[in-house]
Amino acid sequence: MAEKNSGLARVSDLGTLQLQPALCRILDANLDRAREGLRIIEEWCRFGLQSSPLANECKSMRQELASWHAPELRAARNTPGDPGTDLSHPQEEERSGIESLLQANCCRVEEALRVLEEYGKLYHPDMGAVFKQMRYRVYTLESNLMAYRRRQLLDQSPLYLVTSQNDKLFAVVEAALEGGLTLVQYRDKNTDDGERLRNAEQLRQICHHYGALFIMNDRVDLALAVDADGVHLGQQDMPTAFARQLLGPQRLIGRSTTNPEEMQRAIAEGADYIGVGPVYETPTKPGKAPAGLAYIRYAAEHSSVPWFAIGGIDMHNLTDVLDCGAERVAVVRGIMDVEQPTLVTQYFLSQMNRIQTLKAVEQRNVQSHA
Ligand SMILES: Cc1ncc(COP(=O)(O)OP(=O)(O)O)c(N)n1
Ligand SMILES: Cc1nc(C(=O)O)sc1CCOP(=O)(O)O
Ligand SMILES: [Mg+2]
Repeated sequence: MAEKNSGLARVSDLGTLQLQPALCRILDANLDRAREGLRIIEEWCRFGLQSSPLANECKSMRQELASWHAPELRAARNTPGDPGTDLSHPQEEERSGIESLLQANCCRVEEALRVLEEYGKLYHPDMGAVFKQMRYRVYTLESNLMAYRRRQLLDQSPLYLVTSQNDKLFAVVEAALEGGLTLVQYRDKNTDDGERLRNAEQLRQICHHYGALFIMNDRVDLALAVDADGVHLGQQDMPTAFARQLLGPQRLIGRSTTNPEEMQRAIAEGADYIGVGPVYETPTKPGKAPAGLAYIRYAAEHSSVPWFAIGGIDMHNLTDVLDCGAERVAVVRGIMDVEQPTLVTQYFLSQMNRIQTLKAVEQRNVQSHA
């Protein structure tokens, strides 16, 4: 630490000795703030995402911060005399879910590192550059964290609700989320952009409050505007490469497919998931010829990304679709038009869990006899 502390002399050389205790307090407070924020993020990486690389990245930055936390910085601490300890912002008290908790803490760490970068230049010749570099590491961490979380949640979502115009849009979506739904797409073909933006913003907030993913149908611009988790694109919509350029690597892109060629192309172009359908003819998509159960069997054999069977699926034909190998389904009327969306969501999820458990047991039996 002696080497790092040598910069202290520079402060007095500049004739700013009276600043020194304040400078030490600023550095002390922000070294603490950055470490605390990283620790909060690290806990989620470790216990929530179970990602060793992300947890280790947090830990390595915490250790580097600790190496700068010299005794004279700690000694300058004056908590009872600090007017900032009573100050808090209402947003500090509010966390709408894990997403906002992680974002708030990344922001907190980035701010603290910016302070260390600027004030650190008065303390040690290397400190500015070190903390600038660390701030960029945190930006990358934040981006990887969001990408990881979104893909993991997508992977763990067996049921996808695609909305339709409905007087009780928010109430129905919330009821389904109450039933355990973790993936929602806002699909609205008739409303003007102003109302669509307001609806999307509110749905994103509701979904994130329940820890669910929120996807925007068709529109990359609106997805970005409301900070959606991703966008769903059809065959007539924007090419994946353009969407990826606009959305970045951390947001999800879904693509509808109706046949094996479309599936292979969507996967090759980098879709994070695909829609597979329509399984049955459906009034929600009038005039679109059903791809049928044969295409579901094909997807079960060939898709290397998560895929959702869609089109005319309800509680009565669900098991037929699952029997063909589907592990995920997407529905519109099956939840939007029912009397008890919470119960129906629970039914869908329990059926899908049941089939998954049976499949896992069967696979274990096959392996143990092999
Ligand atoms: C999960 C999912 N799969 C397919 C679609 C259909 O998308 P698209 O072909 O673009 O048709 P519209 O939904 O835009 O009418 C989807 N929305 N979601
Ligand atoms: C929006 C949509 N896309 C489809 C596709 O096959 O790409 S089928 C579909 C409508 C699904 O509605 P419901 O669950 O009410 O039948
Ligand atoms: Mg579309």
